[in-house]
Amino acid sequence: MNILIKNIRQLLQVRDTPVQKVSGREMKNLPVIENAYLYIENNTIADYGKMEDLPETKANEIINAAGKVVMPAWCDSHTHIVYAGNREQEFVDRINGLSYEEIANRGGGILNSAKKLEETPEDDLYRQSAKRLEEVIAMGTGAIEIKSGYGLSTDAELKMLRVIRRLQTNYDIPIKATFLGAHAIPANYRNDRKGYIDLLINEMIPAIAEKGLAEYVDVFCEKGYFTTEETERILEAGKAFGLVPKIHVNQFHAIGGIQTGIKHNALSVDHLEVMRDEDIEALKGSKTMPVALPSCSYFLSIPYTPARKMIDAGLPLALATDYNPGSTPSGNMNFVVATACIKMKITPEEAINAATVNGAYAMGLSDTHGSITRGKEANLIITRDIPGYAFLPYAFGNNHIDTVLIRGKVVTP
Ligand SMILES: N=CN[C@@H](CCC(=O)O)C(=O)O
Ligand SMILES: [Zn+2]
Repeated sequence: MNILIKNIRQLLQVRDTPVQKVSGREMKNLPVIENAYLYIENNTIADYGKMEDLPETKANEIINAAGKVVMPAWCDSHTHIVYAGNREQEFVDRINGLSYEEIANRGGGILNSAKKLEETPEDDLYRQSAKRLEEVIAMGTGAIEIKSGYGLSTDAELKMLRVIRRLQTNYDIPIKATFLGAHAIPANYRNDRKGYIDLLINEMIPAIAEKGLAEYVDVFCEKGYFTTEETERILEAGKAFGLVPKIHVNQFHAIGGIQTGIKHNALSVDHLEVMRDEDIEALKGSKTMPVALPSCSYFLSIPYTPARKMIDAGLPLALATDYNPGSTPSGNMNFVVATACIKMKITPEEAINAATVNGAYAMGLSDTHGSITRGKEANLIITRDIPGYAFLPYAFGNNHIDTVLIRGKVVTP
């Protein structure tokens, strides 16, 4: 199937020469073609340019995008969408004054989700997760990472990762699987944290690697969860089995997790709500992508990642949802981009770069996704009629998406 999209008001993120990521001042540059066409051959972007240069094509279908913006689909590099049920009650408890930490200390939080997941049959877990995946695709997500971490036993972690594998098989968007067995110490190991870490290292990681169920290894490096020393042990074990680190750090406390991640060549360090100057310094010149999760800050009323300061210091930045039942029950990348502009004071150009090309980098997908480049997969958003791309974060909370294409196929009604 060949599709011609014509009369595009603005074609965004056009990179003839693909870039791996954009950093610092480069993030202000969002390459745009006004009054453009885009030609898709089979699943990939074959050609694009200005309407006045439109060549003859063999299109089977023509989409008239007059007044609309066309751009690469969002690249959401941090989610936990495989989970069972919800944590509505904790939401109400927080409104009534309990903190996220207090709820976790009472056996709520991650352990609450682990209990629900254990009780949920695998097919049911798959159905719940597939529904979330379809919802986020309809909101413009065209590449996604999904973590385990609500299992906290070998069987339940494998169950989560098998669900991710089924999603990979049944859906056309790239899905990257991350093993997050080190999300919390489960209740049955409360008095034996070393025992749980040994289980992660000696049983879970080898089993997962043997079945090829994950590409990345993650740890929640945070006070009350895993120390930097424990994080190092787990990352080393994962690396020995070919898993690449991608870790949760600096959500509530800065305990040196960023330095640990960089030392182990983490592909990304995610959350970063609490950043010291030395953490920003450590990231300079590294290959590790800092990832901000503004919907989490919004939902938990915790600080926002100091994105402005980080970009001004020359760092790259990616934006992701963190979609999960506890800290961010939302997978809407449009809201993430708007919130980053509004609360973190980054420009629409910076936010769109962070949510496309840099998000792709944080999933190892820079060569195939995240920009309008010949040969890349045609995972695209076509907006409704809007005055220009800055309208997307400006008119926040409204749905501006008309059509989503995945591998050149229209997936929205
Ligand atoms: N911070 C750690 N993990 C998730 C939240 C987990 C939960 O509350 O279920 C996060 O990224 O925000
Ligand atoms: Zn997370």
